[in-house]
Amino acid sequence: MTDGEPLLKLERIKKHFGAIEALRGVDMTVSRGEVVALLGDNGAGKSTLVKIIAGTYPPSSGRLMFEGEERYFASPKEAKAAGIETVYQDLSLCTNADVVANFFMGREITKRYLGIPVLQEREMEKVVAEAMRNAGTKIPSLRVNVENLSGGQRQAIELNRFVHWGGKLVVLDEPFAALGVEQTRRGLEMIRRVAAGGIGVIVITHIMEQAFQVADRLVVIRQGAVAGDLKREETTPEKVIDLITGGTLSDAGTDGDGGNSDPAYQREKTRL
Ligand SMILES: Nc1ncnc2c1ncn2[C@@H]1O[C@H](COP(=O)(O)OP(=O)(O)OP(=O)(O)O)[C@@H](O)[C@H]1O
Repeated sequence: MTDGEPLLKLERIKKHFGAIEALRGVDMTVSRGEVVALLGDNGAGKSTLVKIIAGTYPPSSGRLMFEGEERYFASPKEAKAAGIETVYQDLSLCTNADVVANFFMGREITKRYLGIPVLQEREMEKVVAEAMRNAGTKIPSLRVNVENLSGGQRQAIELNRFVHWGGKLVVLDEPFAALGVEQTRRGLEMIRRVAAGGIGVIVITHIMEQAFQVADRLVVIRQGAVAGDLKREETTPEKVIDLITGGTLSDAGTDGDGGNSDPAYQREKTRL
């Protein structure tokens, strides 16, 4: 990978589900250290796009370049091996295991005694404690089962685990849907910190305010195509809503919606 080359580059990605054309030729990039917010109305194609990036679905056509090379991920496992992972709150942690066990899941440190592998619990605990400390994450005990932790803490564990094991691009799907105000604030901070370490981040969110707080760039998907790809400092929530709803808000200024009654617009407006 050469300097200035995006970490991820999608070229003309299409996806059909039978007769449904979920993606109609998407071009998109994510650079190292960049946070890209992916926005769009329900059914626009956001989930389909990130599932292609993370190896859940193959694209029907188009190219996926990762670190300068054309790649094809046949499964999430293959994408993960390349350094791409989706963090779904709750879904990828084992709730009846403790923080240390979750952090090491499948990568445990063992030593052989009389030919039998024995878990090196203290050593593993030290590694996790250090990773949490470096990330500024406070968990009361690393030996508590994950089911007893808050949504924000679980998310922090997942992100720290991703960073620790050399992740390069992380996809966060509605990361704050179930979080309170304070946890969301910490989550947004954590995303910025993860990106500052050189990781590429894609955040799917319906909440415009969060997109503007955390993202360097906002990509709007509408009806399976990119309707806008905008630097945060060069756009406004009103313009982004306009793109989400298909330019039906051409009179949407900062001081009003011009009486727009489009349900999609009204829905987005209430999220601001
Ligand atoms: N497995 C599937 N089989 C058939 N159609 C699908 C499948 N997955 C998605 N679609 C269709 O593709 C289109 C895009 O859906 P997608 O879930 O990617 O949208 P989205 O932007 O993530 O929406 P939401 O915000 O509601 O999650 C929709 O028309 C959806 O019904």
